[in-house]
Amino acid sequence: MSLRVVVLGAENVGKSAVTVRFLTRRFIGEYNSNMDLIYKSSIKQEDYVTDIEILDSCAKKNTSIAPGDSVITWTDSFIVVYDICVHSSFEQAIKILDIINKARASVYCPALLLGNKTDLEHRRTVGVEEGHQAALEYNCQYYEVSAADDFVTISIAFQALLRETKIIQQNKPLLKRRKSSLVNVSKKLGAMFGKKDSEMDRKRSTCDVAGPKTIFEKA
Ligand SMILES: Nc1nc2c(ncn2[C@@H]2O[C@H](COP(=O)(O)OP(=O)(O)OP(=O)(O)O)[C@@H](O)[C@H]2O)c(=O)[nH]1
Repeated sequence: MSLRVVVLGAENVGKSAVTVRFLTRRFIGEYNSNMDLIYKSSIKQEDYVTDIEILDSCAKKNTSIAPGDSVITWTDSFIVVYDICVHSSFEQAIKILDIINKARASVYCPALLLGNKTDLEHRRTVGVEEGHQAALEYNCQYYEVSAADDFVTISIAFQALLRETKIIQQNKPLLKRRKSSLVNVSKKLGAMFGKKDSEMDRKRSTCDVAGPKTIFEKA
């Protein structure tokens, strides 16, 4: 059984950058991908090898940055990324955490709030205390990182989330894991983010054709 994580957040906050940094230790400046990608890998924790699947959602392609019902059903945990230089991306992160909190009222899922781009400190508009406050309010882990400059903190943050996810999974062995396709975005969540139903319907049909693609597999 692999642990599943979905990475969410506004456009250009660095979702792909932090994911690839964690998996490969490298920072790749530009990503051309216009689709959701699933990275499969395995990590060593406390002498055990754990398989992981990370869904890197693409904000440019998706009708809503909020997780759809099917993503919530698929994943075991959430990473919500914002850019410390763009306050609106923090506000969007809060909305996502709010949706996650409501969704996990019935089935608890660990979550991690990541403030990215700390190398651009001179352009910061989101205070560290704002991040801490949100983490307290939404009961999630919180780190500030720089995908560009720093592998270590990103690794610590991902590992902490994966450790918590594993403990949660081990403690609910009788709960059947729910699996489904990854493409549906609910009208309700779309409405919360200001999308009209008709627009959602049109875009959803596009999403249904092209589901997420697995691009990286490491045994
Ligand atoms: N300075 C700096 N730039 C970063 C950092 N992380 C990502 N970037 C840049 O931010 C831009 C967006 O990064 P992506 O990883 O593509 O962001 P994303 O959130 O996956 O983007 P979407 O495709 O919109 O979902 C790119 O130009 C990256 O080089 C960082 O830590 N510091």
